Amino acid sequence: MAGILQQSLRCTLSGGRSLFSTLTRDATRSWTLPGIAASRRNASASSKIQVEMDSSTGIAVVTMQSPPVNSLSLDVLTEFCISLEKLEMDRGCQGVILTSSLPKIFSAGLDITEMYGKSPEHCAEFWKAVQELWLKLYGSSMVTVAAVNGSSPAGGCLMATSCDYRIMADNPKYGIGLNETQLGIVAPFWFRDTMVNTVGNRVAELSLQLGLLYSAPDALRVGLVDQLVPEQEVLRTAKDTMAKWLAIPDHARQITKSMMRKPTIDKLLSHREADIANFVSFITKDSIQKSLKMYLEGLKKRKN
Ligand SMILES: CCCCCCC/C=C/C(=O)SCCNC(=O)CCNC(=O)[C@H](O)C(C)(C)COP(=O)(O)OP(=O)(O)OC[C@H]1O[C@@H](n2cnc3c(N)ncnc32)[C@H](O)[C@@H]1OP(=O)(O)O
Repeated sequence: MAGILQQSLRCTLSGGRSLFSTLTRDATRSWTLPGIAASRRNASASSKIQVEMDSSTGIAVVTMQSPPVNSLSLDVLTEFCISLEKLEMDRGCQGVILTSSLPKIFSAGLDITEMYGKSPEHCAEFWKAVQELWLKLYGSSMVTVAAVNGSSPAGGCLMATSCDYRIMADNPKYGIGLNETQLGIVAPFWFRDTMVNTVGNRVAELSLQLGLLYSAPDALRVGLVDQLVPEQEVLRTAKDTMAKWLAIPDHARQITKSMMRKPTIDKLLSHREADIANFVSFITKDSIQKSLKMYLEGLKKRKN
């Protein structure tokens, strides 16, 4: 424990605020990244992540705005990562609220089309970006609150559970959970660890084996979310909650967060390459590609 604390202190005191990053902060105050990821990758120039920084409160609202379902494509992941990195390095930003601009959907999770029919190289690049976002969000030294204003399966649930606190819209039609087994795929160890750290081992095992998507009331019951409020109050409640968290002495809170999360983060950091290789070999298997194809077709059929 003493070792963890010492490491946390060094991490916190070294200037870079992320619990895993060694980045140092600069004085930039630019909050929107219109098309940065997109222009890098020569794709559409519209921004999929909107960042609104209120310098009077130190709170940034990060809004996913990637219709139709906020699926986490390589572009979205890249832009999200850059935005978080900039906020992490801004001394004026103390807390991040993560939400969605889409009615009824927080995030549909990883973009399945990035994992279906793609080359091993593409799959490796995609998975690296998924790892990177989780490391940045789970390892953020800022206070992070998820304002879950719609359904949040799989990777969407991972994003929410990577935050410090979850407020969900009180609507039984919205589902949240790690439903990977329903797609015939397996959530990796760091998805599992994030779930275990949130709801405990027994609920996590049931959730993961059965690929359970919990309705909002059930998610509250098992501790997957911390609070339910009427939909129109989700963001305001997140801001009120953030203000309470920011009233805690920041240094003590950051060290405590690091103490709780660092072992989980370190596990992925020390197995990153193996995790990528494992993902690529798994996802490119014919049987898994077949499962993804059937799942995608099922999604499309549901509409008709
Ligand atoms: C070692 C190996 C490790 C492997 C680990 C892999 C870990 C994977 C994690 C993941 O996150 S996988 C993704 C899991 N996500 C889901 O299962 C959600 C699927 N989507 C839905 O349930 C619904 O779409 C929704 C989110 C509840 C929204 O429903 P709604 O009725 O509003 O919209 P739809 O008509 O269903 O969808 C619109 C449009 O979007 C496409 N789409 C939906 N989800 C995804 C997605 N995750 N990726 C890509 N595309 C998605 C859907 O097919 C529709 O497309 P079109 O028919 O309009 O072309």
